[in-house]
Amino acid sequence: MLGARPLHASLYLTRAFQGARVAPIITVSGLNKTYATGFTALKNVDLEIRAGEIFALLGPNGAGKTTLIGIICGLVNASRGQVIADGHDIKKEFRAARAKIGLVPQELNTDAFETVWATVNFSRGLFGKAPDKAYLEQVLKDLSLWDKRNEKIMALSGGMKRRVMIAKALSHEPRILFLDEPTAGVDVELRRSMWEMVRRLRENGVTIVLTTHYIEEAELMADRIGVINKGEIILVEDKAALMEKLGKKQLSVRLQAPIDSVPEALAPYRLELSDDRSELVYSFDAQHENTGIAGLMRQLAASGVDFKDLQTRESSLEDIFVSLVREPS
Ligand SMILES: Nc1ncnc2c1ncn2[C@@H]1O[C@H](COP(=O)(O)OP(=O)(O)OP(=O)(O)O)[C@@H](O)[C@H]1O
Repeated sequence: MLGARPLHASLYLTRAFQGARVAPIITVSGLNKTYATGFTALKNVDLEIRAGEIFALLGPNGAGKTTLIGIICGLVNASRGQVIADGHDIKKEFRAARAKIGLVPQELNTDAFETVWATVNFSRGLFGKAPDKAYLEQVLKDLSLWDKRNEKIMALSGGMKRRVMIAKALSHEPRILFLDEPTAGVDVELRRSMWEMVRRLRENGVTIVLTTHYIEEAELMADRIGVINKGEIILVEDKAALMEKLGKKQLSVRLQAPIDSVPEALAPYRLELSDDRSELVYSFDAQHENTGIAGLMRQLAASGVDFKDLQTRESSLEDIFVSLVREPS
């Protein structure tokens, strides 16, 4: 677990800095990527990542998430456009820009025969950083890997290997950490501890960008959410605002006895009758002053429809996501 103690002065920003509305730490403008196959994976992507936030990039398979991260991290060349990371152009000032970024890729890419300590120490050296035993010790302690520092990577469990990948990505004190599907194929317990760890990193001033297929993960973790589909960013929004804006509520009315059809007088409410004919479902906009519920209740009584239970349900981020990326029929 990451402790409350800041890891390193130069890595972790002060809380005061975090709270302020600061300039974006990453600015992506007009990014296009056409692979050698002729396939266009990114189309005019503009995106700003704010310092100190957890940004979740959501999108279906093949949407372009990994391509986008690859370009921001300088691993993939853009066909057109620009990426500025903490003031540095990723193309023109690659080393300076890359030094600000830590990347935890989808696949484990460590040398199985190396020890944990050698792996993170070597990785720090690759970025031209002077050795700093105290810093790396703190990183390993925070990731509960200190006891394993002398173990070879191949002797570690899958979850520990993933944590080594994070330690490696943090070894050069980046200000921005990219996590590409951090919890794919990870069990529930480890997923929870990863979430906890990501939150602590953010508390300590690291900006986090994560891609995920688990919408629940974005719903729980993110400050802001970006949705990418077929190479285009179709939405970037504060999570709370997104759920408020696009979220609908549903009222389920459990009936005393099944009915054959929805009475004519209830037509304006566009109710759905369940397959077992014992439930009516009313969808409404919770933000609207007049939800129509009071009128519906009166009309149900007037139509002689008795009910025994009422239940409301808010749409989840998953409902919103599915509606955003659904193919128009
Ligand atoms: N090297 C490449 N050459 C040609 N096409 C590629 C290459 N890399 C990726 N693509 C294509 O670009 C598209 C975007 O791929 P990308 O890996 O960025 O998507 P993704 O959103 O990360 O998907 P996933 O969620 O499945 O990881 C896909 O259609 C993919 O087949």
